[in-house]
Amino acid sequence: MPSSRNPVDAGLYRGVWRYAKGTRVAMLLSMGLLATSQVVRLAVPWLAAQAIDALQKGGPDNLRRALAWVAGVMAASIAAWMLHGPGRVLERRVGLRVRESLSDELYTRLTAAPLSWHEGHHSSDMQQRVRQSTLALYDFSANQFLYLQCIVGLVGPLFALAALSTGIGLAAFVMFAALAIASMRIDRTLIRNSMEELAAERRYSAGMADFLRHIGTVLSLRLQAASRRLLHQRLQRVFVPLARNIVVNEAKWCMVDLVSTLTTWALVVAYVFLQSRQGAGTIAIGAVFMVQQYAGRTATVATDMTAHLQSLSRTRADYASARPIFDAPASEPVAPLPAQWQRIVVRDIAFRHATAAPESPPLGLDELALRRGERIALVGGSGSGKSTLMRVLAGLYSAPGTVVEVDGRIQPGVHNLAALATLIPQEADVFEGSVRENLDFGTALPEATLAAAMRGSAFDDVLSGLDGGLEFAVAERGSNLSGGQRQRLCLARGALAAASSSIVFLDEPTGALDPITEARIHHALADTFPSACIVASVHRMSLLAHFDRIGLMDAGRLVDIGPLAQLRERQPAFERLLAGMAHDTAPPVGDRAA
Ligand SMILES: Nc1ncnc2c1ncn2[C@@H]1O[C@H](COP(=O)(O)OP(=O)(O)OP(=O)(O)O)[C@@H](O)[C@H]1O
Repeated sequence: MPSSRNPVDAGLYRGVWRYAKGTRVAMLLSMGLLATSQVVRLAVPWLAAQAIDALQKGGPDNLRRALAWVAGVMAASIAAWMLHGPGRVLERRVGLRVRESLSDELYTRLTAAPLSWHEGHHSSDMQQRVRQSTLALYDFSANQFLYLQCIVGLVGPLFALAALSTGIGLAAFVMFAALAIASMRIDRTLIRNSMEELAAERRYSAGMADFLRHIGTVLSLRLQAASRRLLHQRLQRVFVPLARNIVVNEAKWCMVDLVSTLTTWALVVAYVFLQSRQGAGTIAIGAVFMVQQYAGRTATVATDMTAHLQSLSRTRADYASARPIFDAPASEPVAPLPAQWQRIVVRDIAFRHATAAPESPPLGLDELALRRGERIALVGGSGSGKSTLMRVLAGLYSAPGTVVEVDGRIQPGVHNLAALATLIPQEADVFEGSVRENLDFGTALPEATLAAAMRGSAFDDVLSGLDGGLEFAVAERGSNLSGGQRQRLCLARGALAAASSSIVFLDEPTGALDPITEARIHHALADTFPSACIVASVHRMSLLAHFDRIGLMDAGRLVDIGPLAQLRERQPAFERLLAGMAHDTAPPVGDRAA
């Protein structure tokens, strides 16, 4: 799904527009209300100046007039709030919508990216990027009033000053423009440091998330002090750019404050000086008040603007942290294969992990034939390539040179068996939530379907001992279940996911179970998928009796494949492997032994 242009490059406003889809009218309406509110607010110094002038003139008539102008000040303030309040409510709603749709798009892209991409991108780093970018666009979208306030608040007083005196208006424009340009230049340094800080921060948080996620390992290996040391070093790297920014920032604000105060009073003095030079006689206090108010407001807005520009740069950097997610490649679309197949031959697999050491051998497969209803076990030493082969076949890793032949016909453009296959992984990843949620993800599957899947994975035994049954609350990472119970829950979920598959890859999903339960599960799975082809990575010799053929893997290649007895005769390496596994004495179940 990669787009030719990364959405973060299109800028914040385009981003807001894109993700505000469905609330764009509300967005425009809120901007209109907020801008009008600011324009109304601009009239306040002028109305106040009229009141002061009337008071300065004295007399009961002027007092009444002054009171009327004060009422006008109140009316303008109330009207401004009546526009501002609803504008802000709408604006924040739009912000929520923007955050929701950006989060959704980023999650969709993350889950569409291939497994090999995820292996090169730390999950916690990606989480942080999603958080930073979605919060940034939310903040930007929900706080548009700040920018509108700045624009109206800067342009309006400048016009008002120019109406009083063209020279004063021009001078104010030049001085405040110079101030804004100077602070923007300083912002560039600040933003460079911020980017560095953000990257260091993500690394620190990823480390913290890793240690907490694997707290059992930290505690049992007594890694508390060592992990703290590592986190401390990472946090120190956050402080280096941060410390630089603190100094630059303070210097900037000192400059902005002094120059703004100086400019405001220079304009007031210049106005009074010009008026007296032009022989204006008594200078109205109201007019001086107005110059001070408008000049002061311009100074405040110019100062605010530098603050907003600074936070805007940070917002841009945060939003841009989603760049790698938008750049992530999408997995290949699943190419269809005939559902009623009887024999599939896969050949010419050549695959190398993106992060593999150059000297490590690539995974290769000359030919593997699968038959409907057949049980194949893959055996081989640790790291011989069993998981990798199954992942390539299931389409989780891309090997574009692979040829797939179904019932004698080569399938053009098809390089894996994803359309027919489900891989039940090695990792027993359970999610925080009820057992039911872990199985059906809120899709309300019929009880009978759940029961069949639990029977097929021997999880039914576990469930009967859990308080609340299907509603039992599974803790984070399944810490309130044993390793074997977690595996059975994952197997039940896998069985549900594979319900419509005619090829099931089992990547050693029973490794944490005792030999008798493991054998029982393999038997039950065979019953659950009677007409599917099951390919399983197996480490326990007793289990081989359940399989029709055994594939021997070594150094990333399928060395040989055949019935157990034949393989024992042909392959001394297989004999040695069996001898190594000989201490495993579970009795075989079933009668599929070759
Ligand atoms: N994500 C990865 N990136 C780089 N190399 C990998 C990756 N996954 C596996 N490898 C390497 O590929 C080779 C095959 O690994 P694989 O996990 O397929 O072996 P296996 O036979 O399933 O091992 P085990 O029985 O221990 O699970 C090994 O050398 C391994 O180090």
